[in-house]
Amino acid sequence: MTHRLGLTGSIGMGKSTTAQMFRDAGVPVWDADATVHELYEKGGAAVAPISAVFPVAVVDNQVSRETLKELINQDPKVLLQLENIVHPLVAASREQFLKDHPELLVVFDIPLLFETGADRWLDSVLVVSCPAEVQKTRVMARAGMTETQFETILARQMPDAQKRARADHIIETLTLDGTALAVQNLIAKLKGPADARDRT
Ligand SMILES: CC(C)(COP(=O)(O)OP(=O)(O)OC[C@H]1O[C@@H](n2cnc3c(N)ncnc32)[C@H](O)[C@@H]1O)[C@@H](O)C(=O)NCCC(=O)NCCS
Ligand SMILES: Nc1ncnc2c1ncn2[C@@H]1O[C@H](COP(=O)(O)OP(=O)(O)OP(=O)(O)O)[C@@H](O)[C@H]1O
Repeated sequence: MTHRLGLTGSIGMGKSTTAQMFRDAGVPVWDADATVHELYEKGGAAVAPISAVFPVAVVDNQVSRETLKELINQDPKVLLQLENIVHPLVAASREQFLKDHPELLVVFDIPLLFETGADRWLDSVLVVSCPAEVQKTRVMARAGMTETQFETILARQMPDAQKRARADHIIETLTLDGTALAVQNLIAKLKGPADARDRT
């Protein structure tokens, strides 16, 4: 039976880095943000439905995130309309991933895991976390990031403390070595001793 492990955490807390450590250990990882990027690209499944509602946001047959952000800034309801289009398409991609990966353990990297209720269909949830000042330093180091944009994104996401309270597993992402060890230990815990489980 496949263990469906959710991976989430607020912006800049180490989801992508930790997800890569699972991939490096041979664990299949499904990435929600990457899926949305595919859905928005030329020929992506979200292009037509978004074009039908927000024609200005589709240029050269692909979705413009910048235009979407402008529309959202003008009217916050736009984000809900966008999510109602995108989330079912994201769910379809996730179901296909599960069919394609009958392994003992698979990881679902979902920034909005709790916000979208994904914990209902997951077996357990890993939250990556770090102190707020470390998070801010990391995010503000990104090209083009502004304090306002950082605060806006944070305001849209469930607070870190609430995510930690709902977590089955927590990994502090303060050092790469420490996180890598914690990932290895969690894989062993969820898959069981390699010799016992790999025989199935
Ligand atoms: C709002 C959009 C256009 C902003 O795009 P942009 O490239 O500037 O930001 P990006 O997608 O990288 O998101 C930046 C940060 O905000 C988070 N975030 C993304 N969507 C949302 C959302 N709907 N609510 C709260 N946080 C979000 C991301 O996880 C990330 O931490 C884009 O995030 C989007 O299309 N969101 C709607 C689809 C969605 O809900 N995606 C998440 C699926 S789990
Ligand atoms: N375990 C760790 N130890 C030290 N630095 C880390 C660790 N994990 C992540 N970082 C650093 O923190 C920054 C953000 O990491 P990452 O992109 O993985 O976060 P994220 O949660 O995926 O961010 P976003 O929500 O924006 O996608 C990167 O610069 C990365 O190098």
